[in-house]
Amino acid sequence: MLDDTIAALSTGSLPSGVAVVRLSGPAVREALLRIAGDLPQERRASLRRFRGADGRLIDRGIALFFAGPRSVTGEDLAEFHLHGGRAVVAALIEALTALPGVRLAVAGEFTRRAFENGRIDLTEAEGLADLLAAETEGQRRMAVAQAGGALRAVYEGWMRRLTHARAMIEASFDFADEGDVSADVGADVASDMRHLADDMRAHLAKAGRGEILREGYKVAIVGAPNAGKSSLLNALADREVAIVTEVPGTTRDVIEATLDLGGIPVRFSDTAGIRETSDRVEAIGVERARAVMASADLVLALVGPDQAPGPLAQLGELLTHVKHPLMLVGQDEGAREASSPVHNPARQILTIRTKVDLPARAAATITDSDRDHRFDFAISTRTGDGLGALVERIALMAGEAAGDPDEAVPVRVRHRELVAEALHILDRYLDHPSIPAEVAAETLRQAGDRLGALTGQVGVEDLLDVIFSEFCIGK
Ligand SMILES: Nc1nc2c(c(=O)[nH]1)N(C=O)[C@@H](CNc1ccc(C(=O)N[C@@H](CCC(=O)O)C(=O)O)cc1)CN2
Ligand SMILES: Nc1nc2c(ncn2[C@@H]2O[C@H](COP(=O)(O)OP(=O)(O)OP(=O)(O)O)[C@@H](O)[C@H]2O)c(=O)[nH]1
Ligand SMILES: [Mg+2]
Repeated sequence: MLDDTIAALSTGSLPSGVAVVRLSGPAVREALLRIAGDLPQERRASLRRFRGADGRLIDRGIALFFAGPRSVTGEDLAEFHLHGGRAVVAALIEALTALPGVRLAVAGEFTRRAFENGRIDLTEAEGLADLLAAETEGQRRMAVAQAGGALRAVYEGWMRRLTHARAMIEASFDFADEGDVSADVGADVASDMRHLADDMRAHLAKAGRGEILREGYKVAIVGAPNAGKSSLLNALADREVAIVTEVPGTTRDVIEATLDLGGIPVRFSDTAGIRETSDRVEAIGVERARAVMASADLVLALVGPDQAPGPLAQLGELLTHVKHPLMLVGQDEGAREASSPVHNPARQILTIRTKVDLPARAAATITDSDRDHRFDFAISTRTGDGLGALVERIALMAGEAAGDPDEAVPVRVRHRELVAEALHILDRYLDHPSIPAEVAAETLRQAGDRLGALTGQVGVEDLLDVIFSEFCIGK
């Protein structure tokens, strides 16, 4: 596969001012000779006439030659910077792929070669994917640090400590008669491994932050029908994302809008008003509303002027104290267990009185405790009252949940799971101080393997296709 030379447009959609076509692999020098007329000086922008097989001019552009291994992919690499017209790019790609051994690249293939050639590890490749996908400043900062090796440094540091510990144990059992680790070595190693386990635990404790920054801070907008949920979403997004009518039960599907709040992507989900309903479609919407609520980082519980906050106060209680937070709308326990989505333990809730431009009208069901309910916010989407303060608070909460984007934390579920596995194995060693030296060394090797899977050194073949297919063609 690395024998092939791969070609692709590496810049965005055409037409564009300038387009960059990259070529990587063993046929690069030959291709430059044929198409640019000579082999340009390494790493110097050189103006050339690009010609097709028939000698006809394709375009005049800049050619760049990077001799392997000093290139992004680690192999010979050429760049053709040409005018960004569709036919111009098509003609060049046609001319390149007509050359022997040259074919179109698949998505992520340039980056995959950089990985296969040891230029980058798997966490750096993931960082690059995130850098290309970054839409907010926080996401960019986290991704550029990871692409530059911030996570790799952490995991390789841990691997070195494990390897060192193993070497100490193995050296001691090579020379000891009884095959036990000598007391001194055992104590030193165990103490360092205890520190390592603490470092891993501290790292894992920050896992949610990286995931929030990468995937967005999730805010569920919930409440009874007609509370003003869709109006709030539209006001936040500053466009008509969701349908708003005076008819209770208007929204059935989950409708999303993402806002960049202080560099953190905040994903708002408008949901169906929660009520008992015999309408099949609406019932599905209510079920989805519950699912969104259960996995949200923050729940905005909306109450209209003619609605009772009672059930929402109850909702707050349930969300903060009960393991299964979906008791609010009476439902069969077993059925709920089965369909219950992932419960987010860090979830927070804000209660919001809506439509404050209207006078409060006592609902029939209103009780004294309802009247005493203190809302976190009071808003009107009609006048804009309270919206600024609400957004400010949400931005603050999202910022706290996402943490410092420059800190190396687990960013993907994959990182969290593999670190947790490594830690679990390490704990097995720490919990059994008197295990035979061979077993101790083997246990530490297994922990190291989990970290090796993180950086891509160990058994991740099946994973590679998944990770590299995240990229676009040309990267
Ligand atoms: N035109 C262009 N711009 C680009 C890229 C590219 O491929 N082409 N990049 C694509 O991602 C990024 C830059 N990344 C790069 C990373 C390493 C090397 C490189 O030649 N590395 C060699 C030499 C290092 C040196 O001498 O300083 C090496 O690592 O050995 C080039 C680009 C962003 N801008
Ligand atoms: N006066 C006033 N009316 C509002 C305000 N917000 C929403 N409304 C009105 O209240 C009605 C219901 O608003 P929606 O945003 O559709 O309510 P919802 O909670 O999404 O309702 P469902 O989707 O049915 O659950 C509409 O007629 C809105 O125009 C407000 O701040 N002031
Ligand atoms: Mg609605």
